[in-house]
Amino acid sequence: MPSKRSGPIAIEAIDLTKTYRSTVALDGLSLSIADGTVYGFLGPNGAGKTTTMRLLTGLSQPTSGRARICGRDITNRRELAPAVGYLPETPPLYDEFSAREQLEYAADLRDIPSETADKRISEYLDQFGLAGDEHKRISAYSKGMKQKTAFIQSILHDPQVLFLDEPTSGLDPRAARQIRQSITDFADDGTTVFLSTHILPVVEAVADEVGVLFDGKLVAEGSPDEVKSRVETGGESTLEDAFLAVTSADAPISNTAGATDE
Ligand SMILES: Nc1ncnc2c1ncn2[C@@H]1O[C@H](COP(=O)(O)OP(=O)(O)OP(=O)(O)O)[C@@H](O)[C@H]1O
Repeated sequence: MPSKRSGPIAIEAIDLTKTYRSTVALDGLSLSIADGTVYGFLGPNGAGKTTTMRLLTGLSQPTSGRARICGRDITNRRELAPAVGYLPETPPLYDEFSAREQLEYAADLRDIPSETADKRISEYLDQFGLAGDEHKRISAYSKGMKQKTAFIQSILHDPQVLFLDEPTSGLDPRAARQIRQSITDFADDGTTVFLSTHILPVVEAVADEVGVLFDGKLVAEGSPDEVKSRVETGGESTLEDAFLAVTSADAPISNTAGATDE
């Protein structure tokens, strides 16, 4: 059973808030996530997950509050960039490039020495079954091939913290399993993985900790078992039961967030 990790903090957020005109997209989020944790970040559509990931990767600035990734302030993008990898829901790929060109371009932007980049690109293309298609234009790729290319792009610089938004979207079962395995392998090597997905079995399979966001607020947090145990179903509850319970309109927010059984 995955357990809560301790040790150096990879992701620390204090009262992080983001407002768009009259919309409060994120409302006082505080997080403390230890190195090497796989953190499953859940929440209904519009809860503020993408907003959170854009803030924590320095792509957007908070309205108030602060956060650090491996001790680096999120408002200092130059310092932050080498430490983080981000796979957004709609990955930035150039249709006219091949996968290899795309990855070489990304490596260049990250200042990865070309010999190291060539070696890593070849290994990852091979590992994810793209080697035979590496010179085809991305415009001719399937959704899954694009997703795999974007995933490699997010890990190419060996980030300390990896933010993944629906990484298994569009993947066949074999490829999805490969990504899940990569996530646990990265965490075993000390990488922290912040994983946002609506696919709850993926979270149950890989997450050490789970946070549930609802209306911009963290309404539940703990190990998957801890979060599940807060729901009374009369039988064994699932993460889906817990998710539905804590994200219903009449859920008692203060009873769940940050509570522990310790
Ligand atoms: N650029 C923006 N301008 C205005 N409002 C925005 C902007 N980005 C997000 N929002 C609003 O902020 C709220 C949170 O959106 P966000 O995209 O973070 O949710 P999400 O949890 O990622 O949702 P989903 O699961 O559907 O991807 C929503 O109400 C959304 O409409």
